[in-house]
Parts: sequence; structure tokens; C-alpha cells
Amino acid sequence: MILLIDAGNTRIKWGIVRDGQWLAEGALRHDQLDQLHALAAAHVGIRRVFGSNVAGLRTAAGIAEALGDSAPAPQWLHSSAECCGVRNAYDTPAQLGSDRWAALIGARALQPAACLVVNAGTATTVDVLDAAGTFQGGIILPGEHLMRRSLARDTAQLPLADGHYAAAPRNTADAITSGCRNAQAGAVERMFRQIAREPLSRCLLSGGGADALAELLDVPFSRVDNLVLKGLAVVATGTAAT
Ligand SMILES: Nc1ncnc2c1ncn2[C@@H]1O[C@H](COP(=O)(O)OP(=O)(O)O)[C@@H](O)[C@H]1O
Ligand SMILES: CC(C)(COP(=O)(O)O)[C@@H](O)C(=O)NCCC(=O)O
Ligand SMILES: [K+]
Repeated sequence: MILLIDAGNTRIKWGIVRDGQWLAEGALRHDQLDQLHALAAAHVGIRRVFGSNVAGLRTAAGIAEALGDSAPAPQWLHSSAECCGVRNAYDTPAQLGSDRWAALIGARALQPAACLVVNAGTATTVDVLDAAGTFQGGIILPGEHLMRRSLARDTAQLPLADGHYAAAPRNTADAITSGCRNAQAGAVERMFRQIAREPLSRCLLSGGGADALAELLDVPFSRVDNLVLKGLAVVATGTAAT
């Protein structure tokens, strides 16, 4: 049994796999890390803890401390030039966020064709994976919530809006929500042009903001829950868990 952890800037996602099957999955806020101990203790036989952490050294230390003696010490994925059939063309491969790297590896295992790997979290990342399995590059933009928060923080008149999406918004809250969501969808649709002509090409959409984004997208896509965890399972076990 393996405990997999995807520590992002907003939430810590976790999953437990045994013999290629998911036994349980969930998510914690950063102030709920202490729950990890009970979680690990409830699954007797965890032989490895493997994760991606883009939330800083304090989070890594907090996770290790919270697990305590309930599980082995966590090991963390580092982005590299090649892993599980995926090649990393980043100028400095190790600089790529390990969550992006895990998601690319998970995507390749799910879909052996050109694909756009979209992770809509605190930040939104949109990464181009070609048909040969090479990560060609990708973009980072603020996620929808972060966009909305930045408008509230750095303008005099704009509130922290929780409006509805509209094609032609007629009030401030809807204008902000729709603008930020259009920015997300527009970025994905523009990046998709790079692979649109490839056979069977599509987007794989994951992350806390994926459902909102999916409602708007005008390109072929599949929703995949916890793609980062799925990629971590591939790295840890050599195959995709189901
Ligand atoms: N209903 C929603 N609509 C749009 N975005 C959402 C929604 N719910 C959550 N999110 C986004 O999902 C993020 C949290 O998702 P998650 O994938 O766990 O992020 P991270 O990996 O950065 O911790 C939030 O910061 C927010 O941007
Ligand atoms: C882009 C990210 C902030 C996304 O983090 P998240 O929104 O999932 O919390 C993270 O992948 C990161 O810190 N990357 C390092 C820089 C890079 O990938 O180039
Ligand atoms: K992300």
C-alpha cells in the first residue's frame, strides 16, 4: 500500500493505492495537516509515502511531522529530463513544478496521443505534451480565484466578487467572474491550437477549478480527477492505478 500526496498551494490532495487500485482519496487544507496521522494509521500496511510538493519546505516538513510514526518518511518527486516515457524539454528540467511533471506522466499513461495537460488550481498551468511523449513547454497564469483576489486587493472599487458567468455581464460581480473565467478558457483554447491538428488530440482537465473551466471550453477535453496523484502512482508503481 502506498500513500500518495499532492501538496499544492491551496490544498493537500492524498490517495491510497494497493495492487493498482485506489482505496481512498481526499483533500485537506493546509491547517488540517494534523489529520494525516489518523488517515495513515487507519490504513495499516503503508510501505511508502510518495508525493509532489510545490508548497514550500515548511509544508514538506509539516507533512512529515504530521505523519510521524504512522507511516514511512515521505519521499518527494523531483522533475527530471525523462521519466516513465515522458521527456522534459524545459530549459532546466528540475525547475518544472513537480505537480506539472507528475500530471504530464499521468496524462501520458492515460492518453498516448498529443494532449494539453491543464491543471486549474491556485495557479493554472497549461502544458503541451506531444504525440511522442515530449513535454514541449507550457504556461503559468493565476487561477480564477487568485485573479479575482488580485482585482479586489489592488483596485479601489472592485470587491472580491462571486458573480455568475455571463457572455455579456451587466454588473460588476458578473463582469469580474466572467472576465477571470474567460481568461482561463481563452488561455487553454489558444494553447490548444498547438496540437489541434494532431490525431486524437485533446485537453486533460484537472484541479479544483476544472469543472468551472469545463463549462466554457470550446475544444475537446476530458475531466480527470486528481491527475497529479495518478501520475505519482505511475512513477511509484510503474503502471496507472484504476
Ligand atoms: N468553484 C470553483 N470555481 C473555480 N475555481 C475553483 C473553484 N473551486 C476551487 N477552485 C480553484 O481551485 C483551487 C484549489 O484547487 P487545487 O487543485 O487543490 O489547487 P492547488 O493544487 O493549487 O492546491 C482554488 O485556488 C481555486 O482557484
Ligand atoms: C505553477 C505552480 C505554482 C502550480 O502550483 P499549484 O497551483 O498547483 O499550487 C507550481 O507548479 C510551481 O511552483 N512550479 C514551479 C515553476 C515552474 O513550473 O516553472
Ligand atoms: K496548478
